Amino acid sequence: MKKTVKVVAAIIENDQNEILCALRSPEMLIPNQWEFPGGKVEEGEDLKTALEREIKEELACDIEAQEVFNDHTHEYDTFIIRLIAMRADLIKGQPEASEHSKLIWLPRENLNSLDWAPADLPAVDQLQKEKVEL
Ligand SMILES: Nc1nc2c([nH]c(=O)n2[C@H]2C[C@H](O)[C@@H](COP(=O)(O)OP(=O)(O)OP(=O)(O)O)O2)c(=O)[nH]1
Repeated sequence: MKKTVKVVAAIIENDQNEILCALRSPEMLIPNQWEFPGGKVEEGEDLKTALEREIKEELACDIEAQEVFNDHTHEYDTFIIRLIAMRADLIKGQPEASEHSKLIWLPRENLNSLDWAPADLPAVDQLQKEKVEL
């Protein structure tokens, strides 16, 4: 039976209504594909704590996790992922890539120009359909 992993990922928006996108490095699982930064929820950990911890570890900045934006389960060849995308506000510092190959801020209408990890596509679609509040 395939293992299911529970992963939280951050939808972080800047003042120009751009969304933070992260490119997985060649060394990571699901290499060279774009994702929303985050990682696995540990046993007994709540979603908000997990996301704030992962972003601090990976991007060396502080966020405050907000509500769940999209919750989607996707079956890869070797495992099943439950990807929970949460909105998050940057509260201290600026994201800096350490494990990722690249970080970029993209307007939501351009999000589909990237090669996303398949599990992320529903969240990407939902973001593209969303109206920007100016
Ligand atoms: N973080 C994140 N992972 C994603 C996304 N989409 C997607 O399929 N994944 C997959 C890739 C990985 O197999 C898994 C999360 O792994 P990870 O490497 O980011 O998590 P982690 O830091 O907790 O991993 P680890 O070093 O403890 O193994 O979920 C996404 O948008 N964000």
